[in-house]
Amino acid sequence: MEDEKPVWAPHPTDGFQLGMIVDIGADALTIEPLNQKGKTFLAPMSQVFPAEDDVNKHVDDNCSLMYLNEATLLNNVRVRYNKDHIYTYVANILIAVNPYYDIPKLYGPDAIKSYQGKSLGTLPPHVYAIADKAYRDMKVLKISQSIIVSGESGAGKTENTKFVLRYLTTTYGSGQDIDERIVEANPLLEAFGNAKTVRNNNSSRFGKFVEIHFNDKNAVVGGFVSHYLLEKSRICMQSNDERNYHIFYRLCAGASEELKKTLHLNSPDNFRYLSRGCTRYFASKDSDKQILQSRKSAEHVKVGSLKDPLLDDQGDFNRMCVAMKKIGLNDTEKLDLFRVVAGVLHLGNIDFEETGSSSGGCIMKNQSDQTLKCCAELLGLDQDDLRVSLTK
Ligand SMILES: Nc1ncnc2c1ncn2[C@@H]1O[C@H](COP(=O)(O)OP(=O)(O)OP(=O)(O)O)[C@@H](O)[C@H]1O
Repeated sequence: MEDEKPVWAPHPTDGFQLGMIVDIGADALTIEPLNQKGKTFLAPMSQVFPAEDDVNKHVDDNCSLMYLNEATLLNNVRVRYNKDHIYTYVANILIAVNPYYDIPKLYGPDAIKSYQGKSLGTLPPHVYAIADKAYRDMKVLKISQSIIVSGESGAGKTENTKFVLRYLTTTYGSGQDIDERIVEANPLLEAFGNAKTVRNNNSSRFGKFVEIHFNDKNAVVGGFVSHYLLEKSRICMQSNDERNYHIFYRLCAGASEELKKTLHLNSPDNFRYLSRGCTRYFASKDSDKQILQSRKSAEHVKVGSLKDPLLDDQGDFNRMCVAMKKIGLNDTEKLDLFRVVAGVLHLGNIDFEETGSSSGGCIMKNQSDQTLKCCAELLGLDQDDLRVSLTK
């Protein structure tokens, strides 16, 4: 660190703050913050870092900073974020900061076109540039490439993964319906594997490994999604502010009257697997009006819908049905899928009681007979077999 030059010193809430070194001790430095002249504090030597000459200047790649350390990296990312430059490189690693709003034109068709075939660093940092580099490396080296997306909940992993898929299928697709099927698999996966948590309205509760397959002409010809570690406990129990998987609410809000009757559906209040968490639907002002009162929970009626520009339970149900068709599910398969989902909801309403025998075990309460019958019918099982398997 040079004399008379500002440094980054630890700050309890901001991470780092700019200050001047006024004294050097054996293992600590006395720092005077630039914005609090006359006030000093001690900071361990290992946590004080040299600052760039101009802290308001930003660079596309953190490696271009004069001093690369934790504080200058964070400051560079922050300055960029404040100007809507949410992407920054550290060499060929991309840092993405979630803007939580749509940045105009950032992902549009023109942006997709502009990144095609461009080396990393030629254009501003972007998730499209990473996708294109992976594609070019695959083509040149003839070796499979991986893009690892990591970060805490709500960081933007799911959204950025979708941008990569859209980029690859749009730019290097075969023009056949396979491109659309790869992209359309996402709404379906999200319906069954994503849920509202306190940190993210559309939190993926499973890990996924998405493969995109290319032919010898380097065009997209297929895809495969492996999934891991779905949070199964969420099916039975959610905390107060969280919800079960989107599919349950979408079915309750969006099913046609006929389907609702077939699946014996009702408002989320009527299902134990939903009623102990947040029972409100995601809906805009308009779509909320289209959902019948009888399908809404008391909580929803009282405080209104949950709001998120990307989520709308009723509309998403219809979009999901379209996606199912596009990925090749016929009407019977679609209905079978919904029967299983509804069957799970009804399973949660069955009541058990202990037998009282010394060998333990339980029996089903008499009043659950109707629910058991409904479950068996929906799941395509024999009623007595189901009773035995649930109680033995
Ligand atoms: N690039 C972006 N532009 C605009 N909004 C975004 C962007 N990335 C994420 N978001 C918003 O942030 C929300 C959370 O992002 P996302 O679901 O991708 O997080 P995640 O890292 O996958 O979280 P989890 O680990 O909980 O699944 C999205 O639903 C969306 O509203």
